[in-house]
Amino acid sequence: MSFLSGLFSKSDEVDSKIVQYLLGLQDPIPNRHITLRFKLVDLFKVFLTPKLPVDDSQLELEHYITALTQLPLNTPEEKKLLSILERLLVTQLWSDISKPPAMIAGDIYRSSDGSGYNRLIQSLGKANSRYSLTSRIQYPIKLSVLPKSEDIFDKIMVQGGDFVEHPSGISSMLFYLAIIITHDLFHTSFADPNINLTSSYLDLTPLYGSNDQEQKSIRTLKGGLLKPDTFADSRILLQPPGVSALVILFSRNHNFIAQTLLEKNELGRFSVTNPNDPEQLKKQDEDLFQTARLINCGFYINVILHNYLRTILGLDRTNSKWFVDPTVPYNKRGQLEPLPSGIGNIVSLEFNYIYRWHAATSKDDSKFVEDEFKTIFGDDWENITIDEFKEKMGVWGRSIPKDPSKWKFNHIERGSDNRFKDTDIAKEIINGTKKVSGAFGANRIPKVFRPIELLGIESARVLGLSSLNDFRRSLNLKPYESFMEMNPDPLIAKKLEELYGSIENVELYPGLMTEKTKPDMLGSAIALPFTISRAILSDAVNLVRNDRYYTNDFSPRNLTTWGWNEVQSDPDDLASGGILHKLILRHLPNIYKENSVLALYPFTIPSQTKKSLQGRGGDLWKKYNYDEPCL
Ligand code: HEM
Ligand SMILES: [Ca+2]
Repeated sequence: MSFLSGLFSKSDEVDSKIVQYLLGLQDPIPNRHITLRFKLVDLFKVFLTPKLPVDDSQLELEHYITALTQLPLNTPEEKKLLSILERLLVTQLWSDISKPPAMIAGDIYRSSDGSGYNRLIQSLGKANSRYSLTSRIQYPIKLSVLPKSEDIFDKIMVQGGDFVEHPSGISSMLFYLAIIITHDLFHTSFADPNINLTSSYLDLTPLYGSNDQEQKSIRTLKGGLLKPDTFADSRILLQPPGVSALVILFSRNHNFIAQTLLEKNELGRFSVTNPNDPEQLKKQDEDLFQTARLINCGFYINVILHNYLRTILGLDRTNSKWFVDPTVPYNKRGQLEPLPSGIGNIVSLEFNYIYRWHAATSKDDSKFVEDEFKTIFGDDWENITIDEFKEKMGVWGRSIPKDPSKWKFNHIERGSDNRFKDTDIAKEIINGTKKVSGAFGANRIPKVFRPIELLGIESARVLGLSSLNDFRRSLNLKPYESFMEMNPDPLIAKKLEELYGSIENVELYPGLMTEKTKPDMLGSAIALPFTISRAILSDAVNLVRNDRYYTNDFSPRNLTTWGWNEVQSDPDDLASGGILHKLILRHLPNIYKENSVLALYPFTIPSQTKKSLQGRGGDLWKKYNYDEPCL
């Protein structure tokens, strides 16, 4: 009943002529009904600037209904007015309740493959279905004049000269999380590049798998637990070791959650009456596993909102407690349409390219990848063809153990309990926090990525992706009119012009990687290329808001009260609301000091964190320990 709020306030002087105009009536109410006229005037004002929430103790609904019964009905205009007021009342009452219902009792668990995340279209965004497309083609690329992919990479994409450090001291750890996010959202099928083998949701599929079989391979099927230090997506093993270490923190966190859920057993939710009944134990395992997954995903999404996005925007340099919260319910409010939530998602091919951030790879990690590629692809890895690349990736995939609890990375051994040593995992996380990432922009991608980038450029052509400018149009961004506008570095602009001839012919992916980058400033501390920077914010808001498990179904009822409280962010704590330190300190005990910046702000290198905290004024920065933990 939002529009009723303030309906009878006496204080506002409103021009009744506006109302008459709106109604299309000359004189809606004769002068003798002056009181009622002012009520109507208030009504329309409230439609434009309603006050929420409605204070129903003021009995406004009842007064409104009374007003309707008292309305004179002598003229056709008065009758029309009644029908409008009645319509407003019914419309508001009808739209107070969401349709279709946003929540269904008992339907609270995530499926293994992302099906059922949208209840009406069960398959929306599930694993093993088609990508969507974001960008409408308005100015088709002239294919016949496109440069060779090798020329594009070698002239404007490959790192030239020295490694350039990221201007705002973003650590490699931020990109380890980004790699988990991108593996959560994208897994293009080698057989058909239109198909995405993972779910289009931030549901921790790198840990939990993308189908029943993968999920089963990581579960003990007892007490909701995962096999020790195990995750499902073998592609993570190809990444720098800090990525596996970070996924393992989430794996450990799952088991901690499942054990605590059983200990607390809120409302007897996980009880069994007969511990010898296999059916009851199976149900208990399933309930514990699924509830633990919901809570673990709650940690993950809050790491994304409170560590990742805050660092990307540079908010940790300020004392502001503000963060972007895409989960807020926005109901219809006057002229403001409701903003739906929990409606499901399908990631697009364009966003797959938006997220290829190979330029950010640190110097050490490039070296790691180089050694790895030599092992997988042979000494001539730099000149490998696309077909050889796919074939050797296939061979590598078949060479790793079927049981993911036997996987190893960076030659780190498992102990007799099959867990990795805390110090081995901590070492990778600490290294990731110390290593500064690479700066974005033209000529910044390490050469080791050459085969992957060529594959990317050529796949995009086969898939018929739009130009950079058409993608910008689709995001309501002004298309570039010249190469100098796209990248004001005259050398890069010249090379782009030599390659593409016309600005409208610049392909999406090479364009995204070579356009100008945003300055390091509040709002863009990650200093991404312009179009990517804008696109990922829209993407983040969509991914979180469209997932019903992070919006309509994110509640203490589904996560348990303990689980719900556990994932909350506290903006007044030492991490300024960050969450990731909870995982680091809990699952790597006795290694970090409680006030270590390496735990509290792992997404910037320690020297940058110190600068940011000093910049916030006062003695705040003195509360922290800046030393590298001893192992
Ligand atoms: C640092 C080490 C990295 C390595 C070794 C690596 C390796 C690879 C490989 C081999 C592919 C090709 C897979 C294919 O086409 O099927 C790929 C694609 C991709 N990479 Fe990376 N990458 C790294 C870093 C990153 C980073 C930091 C990001 C972004 C945060 C990223 C995002 C992507 C995306 C979105 C794809 C496309 C995935 C798909 O379509 O399945 N990568 N990467
Ligand atoms: Ca997913």
